[in-house]
Amino acid sequence: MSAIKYELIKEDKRSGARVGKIITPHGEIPTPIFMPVGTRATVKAMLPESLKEINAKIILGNTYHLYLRPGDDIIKKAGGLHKFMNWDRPILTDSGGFQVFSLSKTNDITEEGVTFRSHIDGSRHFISPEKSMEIQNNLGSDIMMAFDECVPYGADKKYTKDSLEMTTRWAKRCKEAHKNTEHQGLFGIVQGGMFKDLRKQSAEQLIDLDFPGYALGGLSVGEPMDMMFDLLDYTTPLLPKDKPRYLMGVGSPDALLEGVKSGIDMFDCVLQTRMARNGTALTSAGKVTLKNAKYKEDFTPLDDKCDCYVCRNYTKAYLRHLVICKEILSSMLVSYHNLYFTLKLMENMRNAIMEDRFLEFKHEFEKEYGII
Ligand SMILES: O=c1[nH]cnc2c(CCNCC3CCCCC3)c3[nH]c(NCc4cccs4)nc3cc12
Ligand SMILES: [Zn+2]
Repeated sequence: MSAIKYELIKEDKRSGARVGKIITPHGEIPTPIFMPVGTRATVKAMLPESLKEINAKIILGNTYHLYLRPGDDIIKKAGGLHKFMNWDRPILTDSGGFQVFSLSKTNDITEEGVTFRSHIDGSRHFISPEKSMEIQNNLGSDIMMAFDECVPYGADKKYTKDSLEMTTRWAKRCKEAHKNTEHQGLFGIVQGGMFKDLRKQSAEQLIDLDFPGYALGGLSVGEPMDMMFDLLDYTTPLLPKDKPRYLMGVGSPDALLEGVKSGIDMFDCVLQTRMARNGTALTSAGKVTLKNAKYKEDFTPLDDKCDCYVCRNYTKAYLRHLVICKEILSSMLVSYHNLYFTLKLMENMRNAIMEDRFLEFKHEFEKEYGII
């Protein structure tokens, strides 16, 4: 019995959009869903209670960071990541691979695994598919990601093909090393770079390994947006309809709308919280850069169409003041709103799909947001 089950509830007749739910040991997740990113066992500047207030259903944990600090062994002794961080809803952990490539200085990739130096103290470490499974098993996440190589944008076809074939071999090793299958589900990650035939090959090889869910990797890595959307439109329908699809590292409101239209169920992105700490808010009328002097005496809410705690109690002038003074509260309030805004967008998309008006909703949102 797999720990993760997906139920397809409704398919849009005019696009790939769909509503479903993912059933996990720590609760159910309505899809399409956005997953706030919790890097070091915290969604930055957010209390778990605030995350529940804004209806966050699942958050991400970061295997690379938690392995280095405090150590997955300590988190295991604490009773797992849920207990350690006081979060009793579902958690998805990444494999650690992506961070090794994007954060650590030197990394040497071999069939066996990746040798790298910690970005914290320069100490040498080695992560393999088996080691990634051991760490994620210690963290106790509901959904684990296979150890993959995210092919850099611009890699040539031969490198991309060799890499996807190694990612498939690594996925097989992950599946074989994965214990605790009753309580933790393991998702495979489709690679193949910017090449449709390689995307097909990667998808087919991973489907043969029969995972309870599939991620699309190697996207949102610097390629033009329309190239990502084209690859999305091509690759997503290749994946099984009865399993969740997770588009990694995406994204901004416009990308979320396109991803849902292609049939993606799960998203994660650091933008919402990273922009917040930099004083930029997402609103229905587009981005608001609070440092702008025009908000100095603007006593209106961040977003007059948002009913969140922040928009009901604070003005742009006040939030700008906090951002200018680098007050801690600015990160808390703008993160709260940005996550609420994004989770509310997903809920509005789910309702629109249920009422057969998804494309109309998408068009309206894009017009108001200033995308079209
Ligand atoms: O092929 C991939 N394999 C594995 N992970 C990928 C990720 C990381 C997704 N967020 C993980 C989170 C885990 C918990 C902590 C935070 C990250 C990607 N992120 C992006 N784009 C956004 C990007 C972000 C930074 C550079 S590109 N493309 C990605 C492609 C892959
Ligand atoms: Zn708000």
